Amino acid sequence: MSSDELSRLNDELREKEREIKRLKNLLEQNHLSQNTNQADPLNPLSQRKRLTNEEISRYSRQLILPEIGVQGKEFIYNNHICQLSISSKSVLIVGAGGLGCPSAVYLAAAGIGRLGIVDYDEVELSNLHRQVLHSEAKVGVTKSVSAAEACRSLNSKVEYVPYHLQLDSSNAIQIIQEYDIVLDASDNVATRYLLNDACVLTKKPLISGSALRFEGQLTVYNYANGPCYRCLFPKPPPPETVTNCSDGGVLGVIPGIIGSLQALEALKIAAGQESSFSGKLLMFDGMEGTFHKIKLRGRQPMCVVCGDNPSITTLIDYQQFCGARADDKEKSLNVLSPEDRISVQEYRDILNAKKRHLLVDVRTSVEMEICKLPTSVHNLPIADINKTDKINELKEAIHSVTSDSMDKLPVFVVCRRGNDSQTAVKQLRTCLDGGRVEVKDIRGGLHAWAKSIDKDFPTY
Ligand SMILES: Nc1ncnc2c1ncn2[C@@H]1O[C@H](COP(=O)(O)OP(=O)(O)OP(=O)(O)O)[C@@H](O)[C@H]1O
Ligand SMILES: [Zn+2]
Repeated sequence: MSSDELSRLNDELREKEREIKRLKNLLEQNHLSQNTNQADPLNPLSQRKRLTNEEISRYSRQLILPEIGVQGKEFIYNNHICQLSISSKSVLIVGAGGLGCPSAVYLAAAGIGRLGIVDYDEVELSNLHRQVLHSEAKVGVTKSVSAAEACRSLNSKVEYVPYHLQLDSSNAIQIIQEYDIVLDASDNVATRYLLNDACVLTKKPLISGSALRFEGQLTVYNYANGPCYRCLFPKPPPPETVTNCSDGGVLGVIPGIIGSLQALEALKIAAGQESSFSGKLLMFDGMEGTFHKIKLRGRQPMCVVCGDNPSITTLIDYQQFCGARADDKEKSLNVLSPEDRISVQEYRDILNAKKRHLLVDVRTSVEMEICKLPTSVHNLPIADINKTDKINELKEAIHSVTSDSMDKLPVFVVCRRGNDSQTAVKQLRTCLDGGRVEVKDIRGGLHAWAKSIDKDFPTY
């Protein structure tokens, strides 16, 4: 067989594999959504009086725990109080990502009655290092379905309700009111406020987790007369001060630990026990190997949502309130005029024609190690853009390229996605000599380069 024929067959195979994945996805979604039309109310969970022999065997190692047996408050049936209360409770997990995967798997394994899993996104390869319920075969599959399916293969006795949607003001109350406990495993501030207000309005405990880099945090809001998120943070942080995993990075095991702790709190609450984190914040530093638990201020009578005279009695527009989107999809900044930017195709042509220029990469040095364009790259991280010594280094680099030439030196600025590079162009124009250099942004950055010019160029 000729190499052309082989490559044609390989292409065909890949195309068929994609189609199979798409069909599987559709089938799974259909299968898991049976009787769970998102608009229809869910059937109440049955209040079980005893466990089957199979359940006694499956849950035996947690059934024999005397602490839970003695202190369980709600159900007192033989010595199975904990398990029966757990299996009669429902938990809604918002986000099937780094926190949602470990929490879902432990809640499913422990035999929670019903597990709702909300996520609008699909599985990506870059999720797999921490979103451990998903697998290579699930790349491209909706996360809520993938997570529910993985949990189902672990414990088919649990009822799973995947919601492939973005939780927002139009649907949050309707969905949340069907559950006993809510877990915030999302990754953005707008969703945090939405969940907080919806949980206060529907009187549900909210187990909130977060993880970034080597650190994680955990607390429980709106439970046992403790504070809500707004009691502590009445105002959202300025959007530019918020970093997510996609920009800041995270070691997978950190959300693994925090997500597991969220599941533990959910099980304690489901079993009618107290939570260890109402009005308390757990701070975990994975690098130092330390856990600190600090006391938070209590519920605020003046709180606008859980206070004595609340002004928020229905959900609001949280994206507007936070000045930030409720997802972490690539945001495209557009602060330069078209003539101040060039496309990746234009830059490729400049390279091919070997035109004199300087390429400035404004990513961090760690990112530079992952990948970079090989052409005369000068590294000036965006965080250093105002530092005099760094600007002087750039001026020297410009000088070494311009030498005696009278023409203006084209300086092109690149970053990962084409946002920081625009900010950098604006800044550099204020401190470089406009008579000697012409600074422009490469539109869409290295992502655009990988997409349109070099399919072998890595993206991260
Ligand atoms: N309002 C929302 N409704 C539904 N799902 C949400 C909402 N907000 C966030 N999520 C989901 O929460 C999950 C959070 O997961 P995680 O923090 O691990 O980030 P990610 O978006 O998957 O990864 P990365 O930032 O690396 O691309 C994501 O899967 C995201 O789609
Ligand atoms: Zn409050």
